[in-house]
Amino acid sequence: MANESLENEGDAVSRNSRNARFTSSVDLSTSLDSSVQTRIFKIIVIGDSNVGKTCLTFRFTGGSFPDKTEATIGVDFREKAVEIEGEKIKVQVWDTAGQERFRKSMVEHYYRNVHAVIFVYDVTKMASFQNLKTWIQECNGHRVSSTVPRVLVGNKCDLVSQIQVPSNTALKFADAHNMLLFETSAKDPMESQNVDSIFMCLACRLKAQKSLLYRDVEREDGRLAGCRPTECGPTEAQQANPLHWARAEIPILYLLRVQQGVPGVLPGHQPVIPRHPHRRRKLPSHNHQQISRKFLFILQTPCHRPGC
Ligand SMILES: Nc1nc2c(ncn2[C@@H]2O[C@H](COP(=O)(O)OP(=O)(O)OP(=O)(O)O)[C@@H](O)[C@H]2O)c(=O)[nH]1
Repeated sequence: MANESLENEGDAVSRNSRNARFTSSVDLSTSLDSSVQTRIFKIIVIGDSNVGKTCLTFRFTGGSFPDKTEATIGVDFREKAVEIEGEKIKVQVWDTAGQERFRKSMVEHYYRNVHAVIFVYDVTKMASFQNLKTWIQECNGHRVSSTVPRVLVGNKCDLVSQIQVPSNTALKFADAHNMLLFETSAKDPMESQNVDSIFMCLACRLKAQKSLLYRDVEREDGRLAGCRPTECGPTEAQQANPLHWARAEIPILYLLRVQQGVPGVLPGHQPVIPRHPHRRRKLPSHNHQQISRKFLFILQTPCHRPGC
């Protein structure tokens, strides 16, 4: 059934000839069938035209900054396989058109069966930040469930002298909308790990969600299901406040705080990275690695959720 609906979507959206890399055989496998080899998560990237949605998705899936981009017409698909705790997951990124004339017939398709949403603004254009409200309204208007994770991305941080949207303003907005904030640059190669972490954060979150489903089904079956620590989903309290996502995302929050120069302290952990200069002064690469190692370490630590 899932395959069928995606094939229909594929027919509709492949009208965008430029860069369309969609294959109808792709399996949108959110099903619980254990025979399915690779699960695919659909992530849409939304925001004003010219904020850098294409470049961000290109950076994540292709590992580079495109020499030249044109306005997206309809949608472009890009895919990347990632491995999280031994499971291969395909992240299918829908790079949507920012210009109204290129998107109006497509909007329904963007939001159908979406697993996560990335809202992008340009840190050098206040208007693109102010327009986020409209994008969020559009998303809500398409009945995207509040459980679908959303993140906010401020792009073009390499243009330091032109920044119009202060980090604090963006952070307040993100908090008010229960979103994580990432400020980054698709252009700056030093920021590439940060771009990856946006998508990896969502992939971790989605993986955790699906694992929760497995566990619930087992419980309904009458079998008392133990769950591996890293498969735990959010507690009720965490669900009530998406900022306190499943534990897999705690490191990302930590990473973000560190990038923003706030001393990062995880519950139950000593701060390992000292207060850092403001993120716009580039993090030295060894710190990136240090953060990534911490990220992996936390993912592997035992779960303290009661009853787990
Ligand atoms: N300096 C800088 N320029 C960027 C960055 N990301 C994108 N750009 C430039 O911004 C322009 C628009 O980038 P796109 O990725 O095509 O923007 P988009 O949001 O996909 O635009 P639409 O397809 O019209 O919705 C291009 O000229 C890019 O080179 C960045 O991080 N830094």
